[in-house]
Amino acid sequence: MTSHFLPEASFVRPLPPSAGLIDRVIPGDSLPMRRVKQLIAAVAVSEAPVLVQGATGTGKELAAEALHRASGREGALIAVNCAAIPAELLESELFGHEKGAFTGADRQRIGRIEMAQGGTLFLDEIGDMPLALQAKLLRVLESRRITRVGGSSEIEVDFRLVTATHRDLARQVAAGDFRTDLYYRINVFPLDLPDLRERAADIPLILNRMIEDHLARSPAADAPHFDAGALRELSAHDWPGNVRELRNVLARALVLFPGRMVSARHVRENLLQLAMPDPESAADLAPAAPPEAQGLPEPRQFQEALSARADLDLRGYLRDIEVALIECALARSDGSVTRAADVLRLRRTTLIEKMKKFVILRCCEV
Ligand SMILES: Nc1ncnc2c1ncn2[C@@H]1O[C@H](COP(=O)(O)OP(=O)(O)OP(=O)(O)O)[C@@H](O)[C@H]1O
Repeated sequence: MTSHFLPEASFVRPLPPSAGLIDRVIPGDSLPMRRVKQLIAAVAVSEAPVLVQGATGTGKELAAEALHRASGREGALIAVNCAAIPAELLESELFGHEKGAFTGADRQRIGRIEMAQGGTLFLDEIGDMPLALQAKLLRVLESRRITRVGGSSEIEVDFRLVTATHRDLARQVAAGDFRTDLYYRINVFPLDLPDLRERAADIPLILNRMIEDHLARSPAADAPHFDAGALRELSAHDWPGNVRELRNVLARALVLFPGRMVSARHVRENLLQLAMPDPESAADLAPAAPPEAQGLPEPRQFQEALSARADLDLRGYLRDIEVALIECALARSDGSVTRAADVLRLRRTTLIEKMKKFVILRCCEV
């Protein structure tokens, strides 16, 4: 695994024992993320409500999961996205309801707050909660009791509250869209997640983790390999969609470059923007400067180069060589598939099939 040592990191205190657990949930070793993880470890064991703030896709839900796991609370982590549930349904979703409480309530239903008993209630997009419900939530936080919709008895509840928003809650308070008293109740411990561009050093680690997760789910999958240039290109990107955008980039790479080496150009042309070249159209194949004529390595030279290696992914390696040679032949042929096929002594249709299979692009770095 690549190490991303940052000299400033030495100013950060060592992480407590829950750090390993938090690391498993949130990959990232950059200074801003180490600070975030330190805060999570410190606050997790307390009862303090935590307000996670950060732009969309920065991993607020992941932070809530890390907080819950590190808290050691035995109950479940129950997440509710206040923006995704229509306002009129949100109350019964949170508080539950008794049979006959309203039309369609044909049986009693336990709400999410009760489900979080002994665990953590994660209210995502709390800034989208209607004002009337904000008042009810405030009462629950003060009394630690709830009443199901249509019910008369109070039920004691014990949960840890974690909230999140991508909005500026202080501004919402000033505009009268969010209750001041609730704001102070939930904002006991603010946790600000940095944008991905501020922790670009974490990108290789995050990508690795995402690829590992993917391979764990689909062991037969062929993962792409990002070379150093590709990682540099990813680090230089602005990432307006943060880690969610990075996840999308990887999803594209899994489709376009299975088992292949991904270069800086692939990142620029095919991953950060989705350009699918038409391998049959010579016009789509921009001419590239022909490479210097040079001999190919003899099989003996491969033997020497590989003798010191413990193992080798033969299929992946041969595929990379095949792709490199096809790209090179195309460049030498000014993008003409017919001429490139001649150079490679392949049938034109065979070459086109290979270009489709490997998503070979219109120009190459030779
Ligand atoms: N550090 C990370 N490592 C790996 N994956 C991550 C990381 N942070 C976020 N993700 C992934 O990115 C996606 C977005 O994360 P999450 O849903 O937690 O973001 P969010 O800040 O809650 O977004 P939104 O505000 O849009 O709800 C998820 O698929 C999540 O698993």
